[in-house]
Amino acid sequence: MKVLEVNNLNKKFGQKQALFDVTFDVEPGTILGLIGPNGAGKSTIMKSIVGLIDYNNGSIKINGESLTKNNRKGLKNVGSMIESPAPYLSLTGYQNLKLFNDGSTTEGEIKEIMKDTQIDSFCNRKAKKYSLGMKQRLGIAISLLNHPKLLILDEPMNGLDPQSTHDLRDLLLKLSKRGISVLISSHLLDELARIADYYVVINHGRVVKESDAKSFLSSDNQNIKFATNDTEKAYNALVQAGFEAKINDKVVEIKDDGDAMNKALAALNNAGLEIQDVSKDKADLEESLLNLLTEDNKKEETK
Ligand SMILES: Nc1ncnc2c1ncn2[C@@H]1O[C@H](COP(=O)(O)OP(=O)(O)OP(=O)(O)O)[C@@H](O)[C@H]1O
Repeated sequence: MKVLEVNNLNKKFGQKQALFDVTFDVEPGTILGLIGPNGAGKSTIMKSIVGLIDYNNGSIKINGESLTKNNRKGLKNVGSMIESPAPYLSLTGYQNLKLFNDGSTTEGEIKEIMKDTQIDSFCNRKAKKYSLGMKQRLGIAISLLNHPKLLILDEPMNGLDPQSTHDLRDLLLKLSKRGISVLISSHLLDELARIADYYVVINHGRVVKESDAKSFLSSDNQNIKFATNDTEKAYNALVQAGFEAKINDKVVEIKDDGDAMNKALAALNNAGLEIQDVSKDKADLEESLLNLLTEDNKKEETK
């Protein structure tokens, strides 16, 4: 059974429609990265799933259980940290954990959560003395209480130093191996790329792409790079051959559309250029996302 099913979700804030027929699902034990520019609708989706806001149309099912105004049962399977974590500041980290425990988490499990999120060294201090990163880690610890099947984390890496970011990444991978699913948004796309199994890309409140991580970064997003004895001439030859070329540090780059290599090599050879090096590099997540958003925004403009 899918742990989360979002179907044709629509949300309006007053006259403004923030979500249009958003549909996607999450399989058990997988990490789904929700990505898109500021204001795209990521937080609105997450808030709808955890019942923080009511949606207008569509449906949300958590572990097969419909989430409606009158039925919140599915939420017992969800741990979340949306926007900023909200621990009680006048309580210690440990007291917060005890408070948010619905009784199903044993003392031993709380200790394990504190260890996993590395809050044990400061969990007896009041949360008001915590840095943003410490609060963030406490927020994640709270989300792990009560045996969630699905974690919903909105920008959980905000405020974390590189070591804590690395540790959080390892923790999420460990949890997903244990069968826990994660729906995560982050502006740190490099970090996300290391853990996500799937991506859902949101732009202007719509899903513009849903893809497994491997094919999202697949060949049509790959760059081919040519180093030659005359960069300018190589650039002109490739542009004339119909490529959208760009010069990057004395190397000319084109996108691989499948048969670009042969066509480009022929163009460079015909121009009498000496090819010193050819390499293909995988576009990173950030570049793939930017390309996708540029295409989608162009489509919007021509509508
Ligand atoms: N409470 C609200 N009242 C009115 N409009 C809202 C409200 N919350 C969000 N919006 C609008 O809905 C749209 C989606 O916002 P949302 O916060 O979901 O985007 P986001 O993708 O999470 O962006 P960011 O990456 O900046 O957090 C935006 O246009 C935003 O201005």
